[in-house]
Amino acid sequence: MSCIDRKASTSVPYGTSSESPCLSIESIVFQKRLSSRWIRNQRKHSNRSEQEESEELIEDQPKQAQEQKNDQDQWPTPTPSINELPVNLSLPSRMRLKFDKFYINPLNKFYYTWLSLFAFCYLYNLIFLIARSAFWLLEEREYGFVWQIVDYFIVDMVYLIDIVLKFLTGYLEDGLPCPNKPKIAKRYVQTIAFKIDLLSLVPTDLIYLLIRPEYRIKRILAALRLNRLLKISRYLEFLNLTETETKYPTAFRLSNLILNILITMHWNACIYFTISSVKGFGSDSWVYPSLTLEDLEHNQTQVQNNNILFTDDLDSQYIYCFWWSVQTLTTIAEVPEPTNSYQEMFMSILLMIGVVILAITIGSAADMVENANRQSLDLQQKCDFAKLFLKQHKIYGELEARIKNYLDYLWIAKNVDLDEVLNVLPNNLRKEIAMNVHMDTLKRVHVFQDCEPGLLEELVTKLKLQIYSPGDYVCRKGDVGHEMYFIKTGALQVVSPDGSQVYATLGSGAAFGEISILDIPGNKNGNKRTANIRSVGFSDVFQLSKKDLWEALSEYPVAKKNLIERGKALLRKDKLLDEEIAEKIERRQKPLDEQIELFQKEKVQQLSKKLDIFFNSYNEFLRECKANLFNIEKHFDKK
Ligand SMILES: Nc1nc2c(ncn2[C@@H]2O[C@@H]3COP(=O)(O)O[C@H]3[C@H]2O)c(=O)[nH]1
Repeated sequence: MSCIDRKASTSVPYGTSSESPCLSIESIVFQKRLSSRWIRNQRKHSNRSEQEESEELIEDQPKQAQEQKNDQDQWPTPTPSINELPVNLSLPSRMRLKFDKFYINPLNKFYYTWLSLFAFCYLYNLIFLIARSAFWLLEEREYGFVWQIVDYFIVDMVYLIDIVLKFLTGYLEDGLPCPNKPKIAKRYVQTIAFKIDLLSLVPTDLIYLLIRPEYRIKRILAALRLNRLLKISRYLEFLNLTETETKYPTAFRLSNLILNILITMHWNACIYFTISSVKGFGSDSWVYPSLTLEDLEHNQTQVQNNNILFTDDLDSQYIYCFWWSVQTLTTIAEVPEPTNSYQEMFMSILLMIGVVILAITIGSAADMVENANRQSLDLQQKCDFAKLFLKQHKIYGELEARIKNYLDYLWIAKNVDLDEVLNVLPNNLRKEIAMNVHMDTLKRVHVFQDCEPGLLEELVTKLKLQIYSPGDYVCRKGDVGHEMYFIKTGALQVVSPDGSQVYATLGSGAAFGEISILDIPGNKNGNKRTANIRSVGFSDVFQLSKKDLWEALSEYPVAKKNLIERGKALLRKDKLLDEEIAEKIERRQKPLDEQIELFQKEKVQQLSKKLDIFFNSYNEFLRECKANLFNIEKHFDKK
């Protein structure tokens, strides 16, 4: 008989069954907010009539949506101000508070924004310094002075401010934020990064002034600034952080790989052009060619430079060099034969780099594809998965930031066994995720609306989402029940065994499947399903196992009673409840002192009944005696 069609359904587990040992302040505030909602909710629903109660089964979705909207209107969710937070904050909250006051928190948004600005400047240096050193036409353009303005007033300023900010950027000491400014400064000064930061800011441009004016070529100025590229570690830090921040890590990695390859090719093109200019354009078949006489006739923009007749414009120069660079580095086309041993050496190195680039590109691309498919192998994959999860379930704002912070921390620490993805998050965060994702649905479940608020928090981490396709049977009459269900979205029908008759339609927020798992006293069907439930279209249904439900209900007797009463009402309606047995079993299930009290009450009732009967018959007897006596007296009086 049992033919629950589970093949088409997908199981997505969320949350955890374990209790959170300590909740962060955010979660405490969240729970408080939740409790107050529930108190209001209880008041709101306490006036509901019996009839409304029985109408629960046939759900009216638009009405529900309206109710939900009203709820949202009624209860805006304010975020607690920092002053409201008590002393026993969670570590991340404390860190944020302490850092925010006087220091830059490496986990907050400002730090990342600053890193982005720095990375932008670094990329500018990486691309344009070498290009300006090689292609002098770039430096000697009409608005060539703009380069110097950007160099000195923007890029160098950013480099300088970055050093200042590093003196204010906090770090964790023994897992706690270090509040000691001199200590932070001392620590930074002692690092190699500090020396590199200083070296990268040495004004090597001043050497230009030492060159005799007649030998001063502007492109040397750009070449002298190449020490700005020493600060690569900061740029890499930005890339690492972006990788953990972004919602599309795979796309980011791919674009970063492409950018790196392009930059390598760009540098190669610049070096090729520099070598060609030193060797003399067109001096052999390998170097950058000079123009033919025919070309010269057509070209008006001739520039005399270093006694070499050179006639191409900047675009043609760069495009040819880049094309040459792509050819050599990708080794996919024929490249000009080197004509001397220096060129052979250069070409050998280039070809080797080309092979490495090719291997890295193919390897990385394969890795990325593999990573995207196997999300559970290492931290990187797990972080990706966690982010995907946040995005899919629209978890934004503070909770999202906290989870990302946590993942960032893991990323920095890099010493964690990354076997479990969301399991990597602490219980309270997982619980909050589950609440964030499932709470709305649970709050709409009518059977729980008058229950203790804590029950939902207990249940929320134990739900598993099942997706049913149109026509799928969630359960069939006669099957043994192992779990109950809450409808998240979609509609399900209570149908006759052959599916031809529809008895009721259950909509979003309805619960079902509780009868067979609650051991309802007097249930003639025992632990077997009492109805067939079929999905109308696609339905998202939360599944709660019998064990988890019983564990939760053990702490919440009111909810248990509600569920049992609801089940009994359905059983009574279907004539599947044996009232006598139900009463007997219920009595037996009561605690001993209650049973004794009940027994005593019953005995007293029985005795008082007997006493009543006795007194009644005694009174009757007395009345008869009196009547007889009266008659006898009357008789004797007459005589
Ligand atoms: N018996 C019965 N069950 C119903 C009805 N409407 C919804 N249900 C649900 O259908 C479920 C089928 O599995 P269970 O018997 O465990 O619990 C049942 C009820 O929760 C109804 O009218 N009668």
